[in-house]
Parts: sequence; structure tokens; C-alpha cells
Amino acid sequence: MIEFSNVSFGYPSKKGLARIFENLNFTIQDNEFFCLIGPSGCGKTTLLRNVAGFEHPTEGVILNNGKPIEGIDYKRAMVFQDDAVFPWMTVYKNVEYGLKVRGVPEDIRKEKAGYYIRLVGLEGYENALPKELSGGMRKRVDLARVLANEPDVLLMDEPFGALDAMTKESLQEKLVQIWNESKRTIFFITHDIEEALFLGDRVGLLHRLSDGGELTFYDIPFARPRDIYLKQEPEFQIMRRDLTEKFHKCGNRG
Ligand SMILES: Nc1ncnc2c1ncn2[C@@H]1O[C@H](COP(=O)(O)OP(=O)(O)OP(=O)(O)O)[C@@H](O)[C@H]1O
Repeated sequence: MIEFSNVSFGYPSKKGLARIFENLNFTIQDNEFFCLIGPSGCGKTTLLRNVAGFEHPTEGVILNNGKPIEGIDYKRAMVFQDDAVFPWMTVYKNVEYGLKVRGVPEDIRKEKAGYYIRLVGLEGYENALPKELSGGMRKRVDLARVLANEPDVLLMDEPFGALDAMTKESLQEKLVQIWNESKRTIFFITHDIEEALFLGDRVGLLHRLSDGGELTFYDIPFARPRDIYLKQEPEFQIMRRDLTEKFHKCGNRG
């Protein structure tokens, strides 16, 4: 469980603190798929970086299972828009890398890397180099790389933002399938309301501080397992329209 208690953050600037968000109070439950949306610059990435332990609240505290987050930890893994695979390593070497760094014995590395490569659908590509793969396949390597460390919390910052629409949909489906099979907490940032509604249990809409800085929540009622055809259902479309309206009202100036 991740608890935000009176969390405020500002970046140091010449004029003092450049405040980004203030007094956030909310909880992300264990195994929840939480999606955060909000206008550009409202502080989504900054909030995620605070959970990762790259930044620290200027006031308040973020607790992970009751303990303040004080620094980075492989149990809270980040996935970025640009994949973080090593171009000179094969798929297999990339996926086992984190385990190797932590001194996990070779037989366990082999078993786990093999499992996660299969899970993301890259069986047969173990010896391929990233440059031989498509963007979507590299993203799968990136996912397997992170999952192999078996993090409790996945922190995903627009991970599919740079992919074409078809590849993005297939990865969204893959991610919900993986999440269904081995539940873990996911904190997912996106600009794409449809993506948030398809993936999440709950969506948070963060307003810019200059527009009030509120964080409002919407439960997503769609049953699981979900497949991509959900997006065509009338209930989905209604919720998408409603949330899009709220998104624009909260000062989205692009
Ligand atoms: N390292 C930094 N130092 C100072 N200011 C920063 C730093 N990183 C981000 N900011 C500022 O903090 C604000 C919030 O940035 P952040 O990237 O968290 O927003 P965001 O909601 O993720 O935006 P986007 O949707 O465009 O990615 C912006 O005004 C940005 O310019």
C-alpha cells in the first residue's frame, strides 16, 4: 500500500521553491492498477519520481507498506516512454541483467529470464539484439527486464506513448493480461484517457496548482478480464466522453 500524507513538492529555483503540487492525501492499494492523468506540466512525472525515491516531498511523507520512501529500490521499478534496454546486449542478457547485478545465481536467472521472455511473447528472440527488433518488441524486452526483478510496484511513465496505435493496443492487452496473472501495484501515467480507462481500476485527475491543484478520483467499473473490444462498448464511450470533458475543464491547454 502506498500512502500519500500531506505531500507537497517544489523544485528549488532562484525565486525560492517552484511549487508543483500541494497537500496530496490518498492511498494506492496493494495490487491496484492506478492511472494518473492531467494536463501537461501538472506534475505527474514529478509525483511518480517521488514514489520511485528519485525526489523527496518538500512536505509530508509517502509511505510504502507503512515505511517512508527514502530512496530508490528495485522493488519499485520504473518504466519510461523510451525503453531502457542496453543496445549491445541480447534480449536474454537484457532481461537477466538486473538479476545478475543483484548476484542471483545463474540457474535462477535462466529460469526467471526465460519465464518473463515467454510472458511478454518474445520466445525465440532470446539471442536477438535490440536493433533487430521493432519498437513494440523492444518495449516488451523493457517490460520483461523490469518484471524479471519481480518488483512489488511498477511505476510507468507513459510507457506506450511513443508507439503506433496498433502496437500500443497490443501492449495494453499484454499488460492487463500480465497484471491479471500476477497482480502487483501499478502506478501508470498517461495522456491517453482511453488507455487509462482500459487499464485501470481507478483514474486520478491531477489539476495544475495554478488551477487549484486538486486530485480527483474516478473508479473504473468495467469487469475483468478486459479485452480491446471493451473500448467499443457504449458504457466505455460514455465514461471516456465524461472524463475527457473533465480533463479539458481542469485547464488542459495541451
Ligand atoms: N528537474 C526539474 N527542475 C525544475 N523544474 C522541473 C524539473 N522537472 C520538472 N520541472 C517542472 O515541474 C513541472 C511539472 O513537470 P512534470 O514533468 O512533473 O509534469 P507532467 O505532468 O509529467 O508533464 P507532461 O504531461 O508534459 O509530461 C513543470 O513545470 C516542469 O517544468
